[in-house]
Amino acid sequence: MSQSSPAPATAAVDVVDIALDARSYPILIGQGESLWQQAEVHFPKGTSAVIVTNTTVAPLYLQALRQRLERHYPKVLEVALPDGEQHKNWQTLNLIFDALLGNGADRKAVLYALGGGVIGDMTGFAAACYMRGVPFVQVPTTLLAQVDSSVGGKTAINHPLGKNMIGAFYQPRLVVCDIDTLRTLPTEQLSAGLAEVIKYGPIYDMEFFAWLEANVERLVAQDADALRHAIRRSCEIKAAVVSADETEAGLREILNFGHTFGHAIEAGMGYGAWLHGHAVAAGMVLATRLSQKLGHLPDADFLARLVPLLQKAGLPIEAPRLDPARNAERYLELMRVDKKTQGGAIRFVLIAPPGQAHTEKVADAVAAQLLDECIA
Ligand SMILES: NC(=O)c1ccc[n+]([C@@H]2O[C@H](COP(=O)([O-])OP(=O)(O)OC[C@H]3O[C@@H](n4cnc5c(N)ncnc54)[C@H](O)[C@@H]3O)[C@@H](O)[C@H]2O)c1
Ligand SMILES: O=C(O)C(=O)C[C@@H](O)[C@H](O)[C@H](O)COP(=O)(O)O
Ligand SMILES: [Zn+2]
Repeated sequence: MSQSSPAPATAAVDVVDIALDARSYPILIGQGESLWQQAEVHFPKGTSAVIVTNTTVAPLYLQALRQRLERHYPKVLEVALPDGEQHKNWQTLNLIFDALLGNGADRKAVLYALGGGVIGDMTGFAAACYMRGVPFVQVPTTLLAQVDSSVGGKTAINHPLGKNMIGAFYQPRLVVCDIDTLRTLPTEQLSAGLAEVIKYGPIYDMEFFAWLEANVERLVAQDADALRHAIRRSCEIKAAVVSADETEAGLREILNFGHTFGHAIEAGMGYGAWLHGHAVAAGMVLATRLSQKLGHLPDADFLARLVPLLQKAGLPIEAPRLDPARNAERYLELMRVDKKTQGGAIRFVLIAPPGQAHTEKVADAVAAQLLDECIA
């Protein structure tokens, strides 16, 4: 969706389908005219399109999207939210509702989420709630959003006491991953996206993990072919998992690998202090060590592969102290509100063997000991 130099109209578009009966939808991955011409076929009909974006993404890509949507909808509205994880909350969500109601958006309005995971999660939640549900489309512009957050229908805002605590499962009608948008992405944000890409290896596909080991330098250098392969394979894996277990009754929990620790880091450090992908990277190292501690990974081979891959991707491998005096207790406090917790018992996604994951209750004392051993 470059506003300056579009790719040729003939470039191929990859299509990954999410299969959820009447709520099935395509994920389109590509660039330039060919991508957008194919996307337009799937635009939901409506009386207006409402582009929800933020103040960083708007100057980059809003105009181009607006021009496309004007060909399809009688009215195109826009709302640019403040940028950052610290704004993923009720007040900012209300700005979307203010814009919808203030501009007379009706039940046939279609919301377009243009931005990273924060915009996608909030727009999706707003779409789920507005007039009890209006259609929405994901136009993810970060790597993290293209490989993970735009797919699968988890929508939410944060609460000071816990990450993504208020939300809904609500599927988009279409996901359009325009890889041209990644050209303007800051390096640390590209790394954050790579954390979620790397996650798919140990939970589902170690062949893909080996491909990542061989190609991480190309990914960091923003090689378009490598990025496209990583995005496509990530979406295929996420689509397979979500299609089998939309509302996380079981299998979908594997997508939470590294997140029990990671979400505690994000909330404990203050939202926005640690990028989500960075917190997940440090969390995956802890979850792998926990898998070892519990005897699921008898040798240290996998950790010896994971750590250098994360480092080459520009990701942190060490978790921060959340409290100078009672660090493990603070982690446990924050992790206890995790959505996988059952009857007060914290449940972690563990690896056994690499390429397969499961969720398991872990005694507080064991988790605390691990945190004491691993965090300086
Ligand atoms: N719903 C899900 O399944 C799911 C999955 C993973 C993560 N998430 C959520 O996603 C969020 C993280 O998403 P994120 O990493 O995309 O962060 P983000 O949305 O904060 O975007 C990162 C930064 O990049 C900027 N940006 C976006 N696109 C850009 C572009 N093309 N060029 C330049 N700058 C650009 C944004 O303005 C922001 O400053 C977290 O809130 C996390 O909880 C949700
Ligand atoms: O789609 C999922 O399911 C995931 O768990 C993907 C995660 O990467 C994502 O961060 C998700 O928002 C975490 O879910 P939560 O239910 O723990 O908030
Ligand atoms: Zn995540």
